[in-house]
Amino acid sequence: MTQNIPVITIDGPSGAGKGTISRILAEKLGWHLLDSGAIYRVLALAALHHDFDADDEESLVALASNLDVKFEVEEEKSLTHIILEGEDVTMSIRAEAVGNMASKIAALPRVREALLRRQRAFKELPGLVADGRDMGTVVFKDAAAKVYLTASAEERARRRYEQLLEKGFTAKIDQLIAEIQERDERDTNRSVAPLQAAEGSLFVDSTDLSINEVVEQILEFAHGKLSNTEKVGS
Ligand SMILES: Nc1ncnc2c1ncn2[C@@H]1O[C@H](COP(=O)(O)OP(=O)(O)O)[C@@H](O)[C@H]1O
Ligand SMILES: Nc1ccn([C@@H]2O[C@H](COP(=O)(O)OP(=O)(O)O)[C@@H](O)[C@H]2O)c(=O)n1
Repeated sequence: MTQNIPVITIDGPSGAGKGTISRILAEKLGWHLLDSGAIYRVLALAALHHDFDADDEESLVALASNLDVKFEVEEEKSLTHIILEGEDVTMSIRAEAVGNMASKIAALPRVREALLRRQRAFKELPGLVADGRDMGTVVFKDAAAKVYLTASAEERARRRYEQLLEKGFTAKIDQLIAEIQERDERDTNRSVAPLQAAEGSLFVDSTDLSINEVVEQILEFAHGKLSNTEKVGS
């Protein structure tokens, strides 16, 4: 008999706070964390290194199937190092150019297919918090608790702006708003695994909420969903 491994999925658009909230939830619960966007970003960075075009599906599928990427968790600092072909790319994959390339190649059905198994391998005991665009709709369809996290485009651009400056990148707010809207459009309208709220998901608009308020709402929801089978940490 396969053991029931609980999964909480957090899907939503860029800058909604998925990564931040998922990390806090995983820490509080002592569960594993899947940052699926990081996998698309690593693939995008590798594609940029190889000079592949964003529509060269053949080459990108081959690259995705053989992607040499490792996630190394630094326990004490609760930081995950992302290693691509032996090189630490934790910071460089966060550049907006890499995010934009990721969004383009993520629209290719066979690229998504090639990354499915790699993502599902993160589902391990005692549980998984999975952050992305299609975690609740495609990758972990049977997840016990599904969340759709969003915020206004302006607020998401503002958050991204501050985050980029903090990481030492330069950014322009107007350009970020335009890029976020373009990325929303592409992620929402692609033919395969478009960004949408999974059936039965908790809808959270974090525009006027603090990080703590978002975490509390989701924990309460997850607790209700999982209480019959699992004890969710407090
Ligand atoms: N209420 C909030 N919920 C989540 N993140 C927030 C909130 N307010 C501000 N932030 C900040 O927004 C930034 C973007 O969050 P991030 O987790 O990278 O988003 P995503 O993974 O959805 O792109 C982070 O620096 C985070 O600290
Ligand atoms: N599960 C996922 C995760 C990311 N992606 C794509 O990868 C891009 C980068 O993902 P990300 O989560 O790192 O992006 P941000 O929300 O941090 O900007 C997104 O714009 C999506 O197009 C996806 O298609 N499916």
